[in-house]
Amino acid sequence: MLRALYDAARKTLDPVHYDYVAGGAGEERVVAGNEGAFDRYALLPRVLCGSEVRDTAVDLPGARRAAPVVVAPTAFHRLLHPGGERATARAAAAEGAVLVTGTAATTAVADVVAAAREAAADPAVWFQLYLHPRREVTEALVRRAERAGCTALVVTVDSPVFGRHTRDLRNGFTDLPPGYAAENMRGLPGAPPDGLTDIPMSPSLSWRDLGELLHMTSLPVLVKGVLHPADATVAVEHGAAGVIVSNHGGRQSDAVPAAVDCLPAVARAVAGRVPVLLDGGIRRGSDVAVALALGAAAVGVGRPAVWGLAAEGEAGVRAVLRTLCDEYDHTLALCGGRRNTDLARDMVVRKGETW
Ligand SMILES: Cc1cc2nc3c(=O)[nH]c(=O)nc-3n(C[C@H](O)[C@H](O)[C@H](O)COP(=O)(O)O)c2cc1C
Ligand SMILES: CC(C)CC(=O)C(=O)O
Repeated sequence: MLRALYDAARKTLDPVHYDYVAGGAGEERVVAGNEGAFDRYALLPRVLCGSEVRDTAVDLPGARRAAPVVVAPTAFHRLLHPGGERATARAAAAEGAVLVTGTAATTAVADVVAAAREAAADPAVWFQLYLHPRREVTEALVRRAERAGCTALVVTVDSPVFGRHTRDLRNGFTDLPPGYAAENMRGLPGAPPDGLTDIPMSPSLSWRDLGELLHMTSLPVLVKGVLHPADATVAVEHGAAGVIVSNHGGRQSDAVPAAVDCLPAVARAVAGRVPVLLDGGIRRGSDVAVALALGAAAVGVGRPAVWGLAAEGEAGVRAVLRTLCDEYDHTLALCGGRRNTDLARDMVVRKGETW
């Protein structure tokens, strides 16, 4: 069913915009590797221990949600569908999923939260942030997110420099077309007056900047883009409220492991102190189950939500979320589980290997 939505997105989108979403860095080995990694894992069910009633709820920073699927931050929704980030926000809220909006949204965060509130009484919108080398710019973004009513911040740390997206370079897609802007950057100190994509990235950022961010806000802060277990430990020691294992959907380095292959070591390092999330390559409910069994509390979906948006707007994003969550619940039942935590590490094996 989702295949049809993805095909519809491909048909609908301007090919340059399609390439922006589908593509990644370098030869796109990591884009392919993220999805391919799930094909190497298999689930080993337990039997005669299930339940008619399953509870897939999860406690995340600033939000208890009914299912462990989060909409990962992706840029430029208005470019991909006229409904833009408002449509995504309504869909996520209606399906009870966390939406991560962010610095590169083409709709201001206050409008995104307002749209979510139209669709549900208690939505959860998090704000993804690229730290700016100028502290006052970061602080201005944080205040915008706080004032809007976001319940957590997500700081992306895998982007010291822009990724080299091969297809975008080939297509000459290096900035938003006229009429679109990264609205959250509008009017910030140092931003150009038209507010165009002045997304901050700097290789001189350090853990010290994360420390400053944590002092700047009382919102929980999740650190996104961690692959090395030692970095997960440092993030938790600094006070991160969550760690997101992610390689940015293969859009930054094309030489990193598949995200899910990094998850077990990060989960071991974090040792339950804060929730660990995983994004990259989640395409079906059984992928969600594998990630949870390997130590994730929840997963993020980037491209699947965007394909849903491009194909059918709000209804398309809802269909993607509903399908993934329904497939996940069905997989949980097939594994003999009653709740997410029943998916234990010993229930995942590498295909073709004995244990
Ligand atoms: C079109 C697109 C735009 C993205 N924009 C951002 C962004 O602005 N900030 C960020 O932290 N991650 C961004 N990401 C990465 C996603 O948050 C997420 O890590 C990735 O998409 C997960 O992989 P998946 O697409 O296989 O689900 C983007 C990904 C895509 C596909
Ligand atoms: C505007 C970009 C910084 C958004 C992004 O993170 C991406 O395209 O992967």
